[in-house]
Amino acid sequence: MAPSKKASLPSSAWGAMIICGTVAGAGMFTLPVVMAGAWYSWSVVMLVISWFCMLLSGLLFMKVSLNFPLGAGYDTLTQALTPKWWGRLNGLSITFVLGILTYAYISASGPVYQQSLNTLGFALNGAEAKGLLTAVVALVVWLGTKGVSRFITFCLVAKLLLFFMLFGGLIHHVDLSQLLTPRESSQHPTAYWPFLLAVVPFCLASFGFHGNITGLISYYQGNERKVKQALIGGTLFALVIYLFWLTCTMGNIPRQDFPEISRQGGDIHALIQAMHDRISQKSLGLLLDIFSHFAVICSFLGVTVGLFDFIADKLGFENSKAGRAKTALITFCPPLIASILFPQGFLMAIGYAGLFATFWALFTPALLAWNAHPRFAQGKPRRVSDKAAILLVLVFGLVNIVAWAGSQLHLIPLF
Ligand SMILES: N[C@@H](Cc1ccccc1)C(=O)O
Repeated sequence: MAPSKKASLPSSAWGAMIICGTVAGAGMFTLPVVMAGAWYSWSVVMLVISWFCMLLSGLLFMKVSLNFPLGAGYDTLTQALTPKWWGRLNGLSITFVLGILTYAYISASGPVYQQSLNTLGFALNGAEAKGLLTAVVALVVWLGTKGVSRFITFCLVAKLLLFFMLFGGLIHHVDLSQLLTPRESSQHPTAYWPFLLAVVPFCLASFGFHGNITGLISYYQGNERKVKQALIGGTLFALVIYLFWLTCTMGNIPRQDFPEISRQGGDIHALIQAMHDRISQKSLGLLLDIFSHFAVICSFLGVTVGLFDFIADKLGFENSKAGRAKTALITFCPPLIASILFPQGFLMAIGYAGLFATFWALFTPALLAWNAHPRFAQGKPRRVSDKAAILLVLVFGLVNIVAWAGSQLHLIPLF
């Protein structure tokens, strides 16, 4: 970026970082656990398909929103281009997904923080650790946008640096033959593909970022090329991180150990504990712990800022100190209480987030793109590629709903 040019926009690498920060969060920790049945090769295929469809829907949303004034978000677009009831459902699904993700972040990271604090000599129980963590995040969000974005950038840089340090260490331990053909114990099934469908909602949640597109467009002042580059770059970077992550975890933990991790709640703590048992190097274990802290806090902040703004906007709370405190209470208290009462719901919550995100992250962008054409294309015919993109996004959304319902009704096998 040339500082001398007054009107020059930030590099698309910054935008890519912001997107990658929201994309690669707690969802990532569910992937190895839910993918153990389908195992490595099938899961890689599914990840690439999910990445492509979620990116496509993001690009559809971006294209539509470029026809509106800067800062126009989901609410404005759905009001302008879809029936009223659709806009309401869309708002509900956004609130639900962001709320349940907040619950998932608190539930998943609470035990990790508790253990770290206990090691440092602070004797806190699970509920106290969760309360403390939530209070700190709530304080940062309450302080306002500037504080949050600085803190997110710091966490993001720390997260990426730690990930690559960790990856460099873990990759030496990866057992390649286990990745491609795991040694099966007699009680575990040897077929992989039947388990594939069950992973779709988790892949979808892991590639969710759609609440950040509006912010990105304002950041680049409506420059389509830059926003596009940032979306492609950020999601692609997250895909690479996920592939590394899957290689490190599945290459270190045997397939038959995963059902036990899942039984312990399938959360970050259980997964990291299983890795600890396999890695003798102490420094690597410490790195893994620190990395998990930063990975979650980054998405935790990104998602709760979205929920906070959404609640303030809907309930009309002022942007004063007292108004923000009220919004913060409504944003953080229900997920915190739910997480203390039902601590084991991490995996289930990410699954629900995947299901409900189908609505606003896939169906709404497809519908907006379809309805925007007659309004903004000035009589030009629809391009075949646009039609194909809309169709693909819709089909992926439907597959996700079938997959989720199938696994809830036990119609598709679970590992
Ligand atoms: N992708 C995020 C979750 C998310 C879903 C939908 C929207 C925003 C965020 C994660 O992995 O934690």
